[in-house]
Amino acid sequence: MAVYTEVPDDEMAAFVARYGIGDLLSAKGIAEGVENSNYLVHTTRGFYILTLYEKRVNPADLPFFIELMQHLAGRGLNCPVPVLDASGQALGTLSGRPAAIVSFLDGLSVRRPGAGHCGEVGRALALLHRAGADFAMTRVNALSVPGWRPLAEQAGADADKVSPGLAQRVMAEIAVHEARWPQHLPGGVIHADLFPNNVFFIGEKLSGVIDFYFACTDAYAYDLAICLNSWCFEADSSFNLTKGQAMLAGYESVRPLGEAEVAALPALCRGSALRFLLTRLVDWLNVPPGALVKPHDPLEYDRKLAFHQRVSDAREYGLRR
Ligand SMILES: Nc1ncnc2c1ncn2[C@@H]1O[C@H](COP(=O)(O)OP(=O)(O)O)[C@@H](O)[C@H]1O
Ligand SMILES: N[C@@H](CCOP(=O)(O)O)C(=O)O
Repeated sequence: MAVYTEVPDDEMAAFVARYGIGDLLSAKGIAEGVENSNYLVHTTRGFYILTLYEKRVNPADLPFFIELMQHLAGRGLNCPVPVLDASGQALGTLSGRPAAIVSFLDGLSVRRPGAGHCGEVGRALALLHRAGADFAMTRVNALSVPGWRPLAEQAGADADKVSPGLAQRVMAEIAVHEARWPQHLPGGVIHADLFPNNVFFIGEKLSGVIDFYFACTDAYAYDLAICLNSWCFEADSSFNLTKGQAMLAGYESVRPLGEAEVAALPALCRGSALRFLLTRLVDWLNVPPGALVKPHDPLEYDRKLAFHQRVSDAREYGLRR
C-alpha cells in the first residue's frame, strides 16, 4: 500500500471541505501505487481520489500535471479531472505536503493483459499523444538518459546485493545509451508510465487512464517502448509477439510510426527497461521506515533488458513491415 503520509481525520475533513464536494464520510488509504500517498475519499456527493505528492514529485511540476489532466479531459480523454476549490485552485497543502483531489474513474486494471488489451492500450496511447499535441506547457523528462547515472550512483555497490554484477551491468548499459540515444524523434506530451495498473477497463474496453505524475515532453516512440515493456512480456520474462503486434497495430491505427521511430524502437525499448530497472533498484534499496509500500522487483526489468539487448529490428517486437 502506498501511504507515506498518514493524515489525521480532522485535517482530512478540513481539506475536503475547501473543495465544495460535500461532507467527508470516509477516507481510505489505497492499496496500490508506489509513488504518492493516495486516499479513496467518499463524501456525501460521491467518490474522489485525494493524492499527497511525495518524494519523486517536484512541487514545481505540479501545475504541469494538473493542467495536463484538464487539457486531456477537455479533448475527450477519460482521465482524472482535478477538483477546484472556491478560489479556482486545484493544489493545496495537507499534512505538510502538496495535495489535490481528482475525479474517481470507474473500471478495473488488468493483472494479466491479453492481446486485446494491448491493442486497446496502443490505440489509447496514440490518442493521448494526439490529444496532448496542442498542450502549451512543457516538462523535461527528468528520468531520461541524463537522470540514469545519478540513480545508478545512488544505488552504488548495493546493487550487487540485489543481483551479483548488477552495479557493473547497469553502468555499462548507461554508457551505451549516453553514447547513442536516439535524437530528434517526433515528440510532445507523453504519459511515461502507462503500465497496466494505470489503465482501466470495463469488460474488454479501455475505459480510462490515470497517474500522470511522470508525464513529460519526450519522444512519442519512447512512450510506446514503455508500453511494450510493461504490457507485452509474460511472467517468465519472454516477449509475447502477438501482444506486441496488437499494441503496435493499435498505436498505428491512429498514429503511424515514421521511419526514424521504427529504426529507434529497439534502443528506446532497451533504454526504457533500464529506466525502470534503475528507479525500482533505488526504491528497493531505500524503503522509508514505516511506509506502507511494496516496492516493485527491479530484476524483472533486468531480464527484460537482457531481451532487448539481443533485438536489432522493430519487427522483433511485432511491427509488420
Ligand atoms: N482517478 C482515479 N480513479 C480511480 N482510482 C484511482 C484514481 N487514481 C488512483 N486510483 C487508484 O489508486 C491507485 C494508485 O494510484 P497511482 O496514481 O497509480 O499511484 P502512484 O502514483 O502512487 O503510483 C491506482 O492503482 C488506482 O487503484
Ligand atoms: N510503474 C513504475 C512505478 C511507478 O508506479 P505507479 O504505481 O505510479 O505506476 C514501475 O512499475 O516501476
